[in-house]
Amino acid sequence: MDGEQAKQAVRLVKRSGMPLDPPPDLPTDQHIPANQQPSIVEGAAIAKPMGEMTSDESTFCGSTIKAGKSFTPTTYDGDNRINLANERLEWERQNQAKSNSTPRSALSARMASDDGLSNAMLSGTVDGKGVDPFSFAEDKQELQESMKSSISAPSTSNFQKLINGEQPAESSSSVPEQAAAPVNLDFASAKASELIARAGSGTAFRGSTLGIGGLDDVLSQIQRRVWIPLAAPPTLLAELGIQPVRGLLLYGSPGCGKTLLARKLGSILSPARPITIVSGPEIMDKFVGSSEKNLRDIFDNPPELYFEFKKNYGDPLAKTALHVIVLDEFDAIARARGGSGGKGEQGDAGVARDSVVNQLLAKMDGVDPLSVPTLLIGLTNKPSLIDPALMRPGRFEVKVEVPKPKTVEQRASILKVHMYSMHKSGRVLVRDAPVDTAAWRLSQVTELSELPTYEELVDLIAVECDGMSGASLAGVARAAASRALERAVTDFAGHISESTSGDDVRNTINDCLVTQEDFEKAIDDVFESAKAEDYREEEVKVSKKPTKGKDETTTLHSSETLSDVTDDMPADLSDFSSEPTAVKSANEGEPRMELSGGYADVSEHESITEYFRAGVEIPDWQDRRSNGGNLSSSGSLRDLLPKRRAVWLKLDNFGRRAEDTDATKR
Ligand SMILES: Nc1ncnc2c1ncn2[C@@H]1O[C@H](COP(=O)(O)OP(=O)(O)OP(=O)(O)O)[C@@H](O)[C@H]1O
Repeated sequence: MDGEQAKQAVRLVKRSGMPLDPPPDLPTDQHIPANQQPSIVEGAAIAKPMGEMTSDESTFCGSTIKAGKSFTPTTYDGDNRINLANERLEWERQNQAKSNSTPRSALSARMASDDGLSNAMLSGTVDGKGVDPFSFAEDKQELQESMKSSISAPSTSNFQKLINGEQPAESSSSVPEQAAAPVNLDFASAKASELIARAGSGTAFRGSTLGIGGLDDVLSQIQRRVWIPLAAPPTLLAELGIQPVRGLLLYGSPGCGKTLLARKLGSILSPARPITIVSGPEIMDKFVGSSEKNLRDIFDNPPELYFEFKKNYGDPLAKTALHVIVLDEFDAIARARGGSGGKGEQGDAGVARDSVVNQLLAKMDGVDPLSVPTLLIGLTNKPSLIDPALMRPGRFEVKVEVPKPKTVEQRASILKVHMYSMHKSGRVLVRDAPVDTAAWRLSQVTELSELPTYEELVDLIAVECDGMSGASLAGVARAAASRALERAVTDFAGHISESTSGDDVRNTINDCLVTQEDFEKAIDDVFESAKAEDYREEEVKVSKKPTKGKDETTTLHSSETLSDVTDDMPADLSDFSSEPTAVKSANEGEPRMELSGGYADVSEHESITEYFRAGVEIPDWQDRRSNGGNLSSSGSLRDLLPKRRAVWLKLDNFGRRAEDTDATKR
């Protein structure tokens, strides 16, 4: 057989599929005269297993042939060659028929089918290259054993390491990950949780890693209650008899980072497939039954796995990898059902909404089985409006408040997220700017010892921004940068129009540095815009003004301490539907009090946020207090205030900033 024929025979073997038993040895001594036996043909009849072959070897008919050495039995008998070829073809046919009728291994079964999925799995397994037939001559059990070890669930000790933030030990299997094709859903779900465990291990849940400031407590709650069960090996969960949570509700006032947090969580909890983010109103449709259908579609059509996971693990992982659905403005679809007359307060619209809630309940309960494991993350400013049935354990079991930053430290960490880039590139004028940046170069030619360091500057801004949400703090960083940019661009345009030298133009760009003054002005801008927003709200409110009471806001001034006021207030505030909140200022421990609450008779459609923003005038407040009276003795607060209005009380004993804060609150 010459070289070409040998290659052809190899091709034939390949094309025929996977022989499951080692082929019969070539009767070399029968077919090839002894004096023509090639010396390099080694007698080993058993092919080397896949992976052991070196690049300069190839196998044919059970013998190893070394590259570079001649294999040219030019003179042996032609009849024998034909017999040999026929014998070989017959053997292959038999094996092919056998393997097609009773697949003896998962891989052989896959080879027989021609669907895209099998090909994807196969290409993931063998990298789309030719298949060496003899490498499959292992029986099913052997093959499964090797797969099992390569995609084994994280061991309990590895899992513990992941929780402790340590790097887990790599799988001990010598089979590379790419060579592992999960054939069994149990293995695939172990793989899915292993991927989640890896994605959330180490520092993944730190705010500094995620680019989220001031929410470390929130993150560690979520890590403990949501991530740990999802990352745990399924067998361990089964032994403990628990299931991962199906729903997480993030609630809190606007702009505090709920959406940001949900997106970042999605990347940890769903490393293998993209998350679905949908806003509540997008689901609602005017046609009967359409909203429910929209909701079902979201559950039933999870996005495909990312390419590399699809390629490597295919369908089994697609069935077991978590699908994370983020429902923004969740209250739009999950409002409490029922109400007066069975139609709620919104007539037919209320009935339609009820039906969406029912659909959601059905999906979460598994009445309507889900195609893949699903985690819902609901985001809302108004948790009180959500149907209680959705909130019970087993549905939105984990509820976490995403609060406004309360301390200077929390605000500083949010500011650092938004100032990171400008500081790193040396665009913030501070004493300790990174070397070789615009700010650093300026420091080489000018005395900058008066300037704060970066940390000092961030702290200064954080103190000044008392009361701001994360979104407002991001706004401060943006507004400061645009002030610096405005200066630079105006200069730049001036130089261009005067057609001065290139150096001048370059300098104006270099001069684009954000200063402490820019930040201070930016803080004022943000407070101002909050006032403007409030003004618009006031205008709107005038049109739906209630029948009695004035629609004004009074900031109450007092030198009382926190406890002086709280002693007076509970009697009145107990009438309120929402919990009064008291926030002590972090500003050098100065006492400051904010109390807020709402009347119980506020309609469910009025948002609590709007409600709190409404202001009232409390007549003769100072007089009442200085005359020794307090609110409870001088009449109920409820009697004093216009009906269905909120109260916003503030003790102002730390000057300008408190007034500004007040403006943003309203
Ligand atoms: N804790 C935070 N850390 C860093 N940035 C934040 C934080 N909170 C808010 N931001 C900034 O504010 C922007 C708006 O926040 P986000 O949309 O997440 O708020 P939200 O709570 O979802 O608001 P809403 O309830 O109005 O939808 C974010 O894109 C981010 O730039």
